[in-house]
Amino acid sequence: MRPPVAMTIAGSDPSGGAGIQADLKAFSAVGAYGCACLTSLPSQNTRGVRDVHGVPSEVVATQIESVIDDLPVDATKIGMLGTADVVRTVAALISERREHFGTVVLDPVMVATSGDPLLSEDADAALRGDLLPLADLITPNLPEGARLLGRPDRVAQSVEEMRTQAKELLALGPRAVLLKGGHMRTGEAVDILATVPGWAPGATSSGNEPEADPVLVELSSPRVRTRNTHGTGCTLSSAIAGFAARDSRQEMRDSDSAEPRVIDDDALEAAARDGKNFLTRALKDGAEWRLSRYPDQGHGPVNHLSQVLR
Ligand SMILES: Nc1ncnc2c1ncn2[C@@H]1O[C@H](COP(=O)(O)OP(=O)(O)O)[C@@H](O)[C@H]1O
Ligand SMILES: Cc1ncc(COP(=O)(O)O)c(N)n1
Repeated sequence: MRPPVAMTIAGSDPSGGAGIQADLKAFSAVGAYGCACLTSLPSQNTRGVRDVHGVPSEVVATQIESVIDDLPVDATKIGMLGTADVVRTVAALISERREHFGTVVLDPVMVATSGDPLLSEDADAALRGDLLPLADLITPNLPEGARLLGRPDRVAQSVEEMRTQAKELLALGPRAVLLKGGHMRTGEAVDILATVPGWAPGATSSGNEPEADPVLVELSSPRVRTRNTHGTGCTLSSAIAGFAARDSRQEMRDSDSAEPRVIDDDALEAAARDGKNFLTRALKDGAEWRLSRYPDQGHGPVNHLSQVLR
């Protein structure tokens, strides 16, 4: 008997709204046991980032090894990595020991809601070339999607452009893409989920067949009117990883298998939908919070723990 296990590899937010603090709250809220490997120590709060102190890549590696040498990880969420060195180190570890990471959800964190940079620009190539093809799901926001496509000035302005860019991002090699539309001014918050039909566990992870026609699904929710959007991306990707871990664990119980497995396409889509619903509730339930002494200056967090599933 064991709980579903979800691991985050991400940076810290000492004010508790984003980063590993948000990830652990979201894992707990959706019913997964959470563990966390730290990549970076930004000094930040709801108003911005004061300073960033990186963790050496060898220390990131030994943290991850400590976890996966011991715990059966059903799903991994990757967030802020900070430097090219850390990106390459994490990618190398996942390549060597893919089966120890379960379903991999990669949130390619580049810039904070406050506008502060969280990834050095020379890390883009490693993120795109080394890490993206290893992920089951990537969850870029619109500026991150444009930067990953090598066109930072071509941020999608409409749902139609989002659909095109989601397909282009899928062609970079991840198994699925959730392109998030939180930055658009539409009445609904629309995200595009792009998947390759017919994907099966054990299939090559070195890029998708160019001739396979992607399937696009719109995940839409009413836009919540609030300034409290700090950590939405972290919370969403962790909730998805948490739901993926639950699903993998459920399948194991059904089959009596001891080891985690990567979830199938239907379960991945269900985890994305459940994660989006979870985030929308967390946004609604924290919309009126005035947590900071200066609530009108920055962006407060969502209410990660408003729904605790049992
Ligand atoms: N005001 C809002 N109301 C409802 N959903 C939102 C709102 N802002 C963002 N979202 C949703 O939050 C998630 C994170 O989106 P986004 O803000 O684009 O990413 P990031 O936090 O990485 O910048 C997406 O599912 C997006 O649709
Ligand atoms: C350590 C860390 N990771 C990620 C974010 C991005 O937060 P957001 O979800 O608001 O874009 C952040 N501010 N800090």
